[in-house]
Amino acid sequence: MSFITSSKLLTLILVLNEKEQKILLGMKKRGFGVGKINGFGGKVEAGETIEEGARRELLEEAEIEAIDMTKVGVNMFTFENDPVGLEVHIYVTKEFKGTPTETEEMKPEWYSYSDIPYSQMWADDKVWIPLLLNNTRFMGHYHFSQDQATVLYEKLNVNIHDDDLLERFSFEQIM
Ligand SMILES: COc1nc(N)nc2c1ncn2[C@H]1C[C@H](O)[C@@H](COP(=O)(O)OP(=O)(O)OP(=O)(O)O)O1
Repeated sequence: MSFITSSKLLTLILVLNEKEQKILLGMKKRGFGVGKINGFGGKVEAGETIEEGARRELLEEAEIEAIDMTKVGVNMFTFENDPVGLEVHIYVTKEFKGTPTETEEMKPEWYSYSDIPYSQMWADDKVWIPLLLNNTRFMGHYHFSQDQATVLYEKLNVNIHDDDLLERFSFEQIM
């Protein structure tokens, strides 16, 4: 089965307050995924590493500066009748400087781990966010229907070793 011919490189950052068992999410105010609640992130720009891109997006979208940043997973998102996939590298931040602030792109809000608003999020999130909260490393592929709501196909690998969280998702992994 062939899904895509190329992919864009993006990041997604989940900020956790482990002591209070809370996760910082934001309502996306514009662009792709508008109206959905998600972590913070976006496209990696030319000349920056994936982690630098993640740090920049967190600052731009929530006005906070990550102190720690740990890569916990990589997801490939593909869409029916779209040859371009989204390769999203996922990070967790537990310490940061600044106060989460609403920006032009995102409206941040803390949610209890037990009250994550999955019904207002992308359909894949309910699969891998619990893994992330459980410190489990993962690599997944989710193929969405054109309505961007239904997952037509999914493949998930868990307990990925840190060294094996590849810098780039290998195309062979989704073919
Ligand atoms: C399809 O499933 C997805 N699920 C989740 N949880 N997150 C996703 C999915 N698809 C994309 N994303 C994430 C990846 C990025 O963090 C954002 C999209 O970023 P965007 O396209 O808005 O990138 P920017 O560089 O911020 O865009 P601007 O050009 O508007 O600045 O969603």
